[in-house]
Amino acid sequence: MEKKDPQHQDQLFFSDDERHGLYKTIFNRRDVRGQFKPDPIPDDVLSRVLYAAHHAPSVGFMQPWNFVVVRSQQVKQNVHSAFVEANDKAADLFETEKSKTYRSLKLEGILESPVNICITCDRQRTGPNVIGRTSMKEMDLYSSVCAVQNFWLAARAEGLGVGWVSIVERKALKEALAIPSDIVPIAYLCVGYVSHFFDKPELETAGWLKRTPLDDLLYFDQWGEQRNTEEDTLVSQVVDDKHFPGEW
Ligand SMILES: Cc1cc2c(cc1C)N(C[C@H](O)[C@H](O)[C@H](O)COP(=O)(O)O)c1[nH]c(=O)[nH]c(=O)c1N2
Repeated sequence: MEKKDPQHQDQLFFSDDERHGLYKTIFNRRDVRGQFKPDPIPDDVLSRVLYAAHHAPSVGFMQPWNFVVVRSQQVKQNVHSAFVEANDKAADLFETEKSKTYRSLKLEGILESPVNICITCDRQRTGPNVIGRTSMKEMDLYSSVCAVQNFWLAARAEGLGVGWVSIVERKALKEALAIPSDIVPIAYLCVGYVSHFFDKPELETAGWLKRTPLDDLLYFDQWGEQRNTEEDTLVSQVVDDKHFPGEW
């Protein structure tokens, strides 16, 4: 019989406190635009968060990302100008009532946050053939998005706010950061300590959209096949858990 390693169970399962910590991080993460404080981010903190991003899964382990750490006020100013230009155009795309709300929203914290970070994707990083990217070519882009999410969650666990700014033309962003033509900018993130984190998405509070009930999004075996609480115990569990993590 295989000898039981006493540490084995600990490696398989996290303790209740550890699990709580993870869910707390996930459910308390917010997109931050307006509550940044200028306080510098210590190198050891930012280094840990960058390591978390670097340990994201990636297709064929290609690790297609780079992290452009932007601290220069001039570079931030250039990105901000690109945002202002794109944001003006964006507001016109929504019908009159929504356009008014749109213009009242704060959608970036580029200048107020002490550090901005651009996470990129080098689509050629490990050559043309990558394990897992042979059929669906966009998997490398998704890998860099995984790095973004790791970054966002680790930052939250460190008490740092992160705001993703995507209202900027790709060309303008690449110019501002001198990103070569074959590198794709995936996310431009504003990062810093904050005065507070909101408990709900700002767009929800502003009445833009509500969170969709999870059970509306569940299909079984085939696209569009929904089940109700009587038909499937998972559906009733999901409905019961609608306040998760709540007091869990
Ligand atoms: C790919 C992508 C791109 C953007 C965003 C997110 C993601 C995933 N979000 C943040 C977005 O509005 C926010 O995540 C949702 O409103 C949900 O809120 P919480 O992130 O839960 O606070 C975002 N927010 C913003 O103010 N300006 C922006 O340009 C963007 N762009």
